[in-house]
Formats: sequence, structure tokens, C-alpha cells
Amino acid sequence: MSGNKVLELKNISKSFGTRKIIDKLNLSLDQGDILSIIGPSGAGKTTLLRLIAGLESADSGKFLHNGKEFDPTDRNNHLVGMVFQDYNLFPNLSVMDNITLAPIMVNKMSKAEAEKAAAPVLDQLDLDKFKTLYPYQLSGGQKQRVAIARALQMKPEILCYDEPTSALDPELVGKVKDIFLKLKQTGMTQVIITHDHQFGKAVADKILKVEPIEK
Ligand SMILES: Nc1ncnc2c1ncn2[C@@H]1O[C@H](COP(=O)(O)OP(=O)(O)OP(=O)(O)O)[C@@H](O)[C@H]1O
Repeated sequence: MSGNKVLELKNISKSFGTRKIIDKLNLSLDQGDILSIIGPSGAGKTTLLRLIAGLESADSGKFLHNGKEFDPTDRNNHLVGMVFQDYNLFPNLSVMDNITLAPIMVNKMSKAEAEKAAAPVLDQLDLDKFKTLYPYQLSGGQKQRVAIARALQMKPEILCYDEPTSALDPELVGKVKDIFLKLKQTGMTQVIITHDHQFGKAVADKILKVEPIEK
């Protein structure tokens, strides 16, 4: 399992207008690695996560998966999943419907197949008893677990989290760490942006410190 270069970034650069945000960045993650990206506000942490998740395109450089170049912005590619800071759940859909929507719409699964596929993840993330509830009926920690469950349904090999602890009460932070470590044991490679250096260091195998680029 270890030793697989699940994700490599080679000389990745990104500017917005004339402002360079990321300059020839190199990065290598083995399967199961947890990377924490830390750095001050405006340093480019979110931009880097969005590049890895394919929500933004790099200006130059290459992304490799197991040594083979890939395009994270290709919508047919579900290598990377994303858990957003505000979770982005559909408010009008139940937990189960939030989790099964993409498998049904994108992977063309039947509802029954998608619900069957969701069952072990609901169980793993302790969500079974919430599956008929709607997002407004859930706590922040429960919504986050639904967002993680939803991302896992597309079978990503890399899961990205934007500030996973920022919206949570301090007593839930340890629970988030437990979830990350549980997923690591399944071989999931995880990339986290965090302002919480203590959490970042406690959970990570690798730390990437980013700094704003001087003009
Ligand atoms: N779509 C965009 N267009 C123009 N500039 C942008 C865009 N997205 C980000 N930026 C700029 O790029 C810089 C890096 O932003 P980014 O959000 O990646 O930083 P960050 O390290 O995540 O900051 P924070 O910790 O405050 O979230 C900032 O100066 C920001 O204003």
C-alpha cells in the first residue's frame, strides 16, 4: 500500500491577473498520507486545494497519479473528492438523498443500488440514525460527516477538506481527527487546509507551509 505516489505536483504555478499565488510548487503524497497545508491568510492555501480538487486550473505544471499525468479539472475524473468548509449540502434533500444524488445522477446507479452502496459509509461515519433527516436538523459535526459520506460515494482516492475544524465546537475536533485516521486506515489519502496548527500537526504525516509570494 505505501510507496504508491498517489499524487504528485510538479512545478505547479497559478496567478490571478498579475499576482502570482503559487510558484513552481512540487509535492508528493503516498497512499494514506495526510497532508496539512498551513500558512497565513492570503498565502494561497485555498487556491492550492482548489487546484488539487480541479475546481481551478493551474497555469503551468503537471499533476501525476501513480506516475501518470492526469487533469484534475476533467469532470469524468473522480480521483479527488472535496469537503467544503460550509459542507454545501442540499438543504431540501434528506441525508440519504444528499449522499446518493451523485451516484444516481453521475454514475447512473438505481436508487436501490445507491442506497445499498451508501449503507457501509453511513455505518462507518455513525450516520445511520440520521439518514431520513434534513441538513437543518443536524449539528455541525453531523453535517460534516454527511459531507464526507457524500464525497466518499464517488470513490475518490484523495479527499480534500477546506478548514474542517473551523466551524466546529472544540470538543468535536478530536472526533474529526478520529475520522481522518479511520479513513487513513482504509488507504485514503487526505489533504487538509487548517488555521489550527495544533490540529494540523497532530493529524498530519506531512506539513506544507505556504507563504504569500512577495511581488
Ligand atoms: N478567483 C480569484 N480571483 C482573484 N484573486 C483570487 C481568487 N481567489 C483567490 N484570490 C487571491 O489569491 C490570494 C490567495 O487566496 P487564498 O484564498 O488561496 O488564500 P488562503 O491562504 O486560503 O487564505 P485564507 O486563510 O484567508 O482562506 C488572495 O490574495 C486572494 O485574494
